[in-house]
Amino acid sequence: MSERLLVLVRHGQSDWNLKNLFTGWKDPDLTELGVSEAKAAGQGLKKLGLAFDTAFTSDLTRAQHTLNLILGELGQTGLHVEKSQALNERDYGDLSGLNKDDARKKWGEDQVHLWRRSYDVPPPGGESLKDTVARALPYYNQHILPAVLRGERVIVAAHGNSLRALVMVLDGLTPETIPSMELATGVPLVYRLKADSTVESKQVLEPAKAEA
Ligand SMILES: O=C(O)[C@@H](CO)OP(=O)(O)O
Repeated sequence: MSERLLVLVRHGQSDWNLKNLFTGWKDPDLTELGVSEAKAAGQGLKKLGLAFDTAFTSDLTRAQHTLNLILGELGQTGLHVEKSQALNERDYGDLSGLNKDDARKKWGEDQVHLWRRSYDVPPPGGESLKDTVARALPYYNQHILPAVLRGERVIVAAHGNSLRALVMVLDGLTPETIPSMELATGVPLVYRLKADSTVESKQVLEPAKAEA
């Protein structure tokens, strides 16, 4: 029987996460901490005895770098990787590059929280989570899910909000419950799916210290 393995992992800490800047489609790389988070994720997956047949990531450096580091830990650097803009972070529009605390001072906590975590309130000039679902979910349904259902062991390295879009569907969250769902950097979510594409099991892989 196929194990129908799907691992979702948010990139490790980026330079702009560290600087507390809205990032969206901007393209900073990982910090040193982000690199060690990604390596620790790979080591955690290896400890579980997992390996992959297919990998997906976004068009952005921080997710691709995270995936490469994970595959390096698994000894799978030659794995074919599908990159798509559909898995990019939500576009933060005019907020991109602004400091999140400065934005709270300017527009207020509540407004900034709505932009960051509500389902359908887009930041000015950018995408809401609903908009992100509208481009990430079709990609999932057309490319990622068929691979999982064919029996390929799949890893997806992407972003806080593009993965929240997928987790919303997998976990059956609603516009009311999604705002409190946060994804930590570099923490793999290990799903096993049923043949009907619903979730059989989900394991959140606790962070382990990276070995040098
Ligand atoms: O800035 C971003 O692109 C994202 C992820 O880091 O931030 P937020 O937590 O506000 O969705």
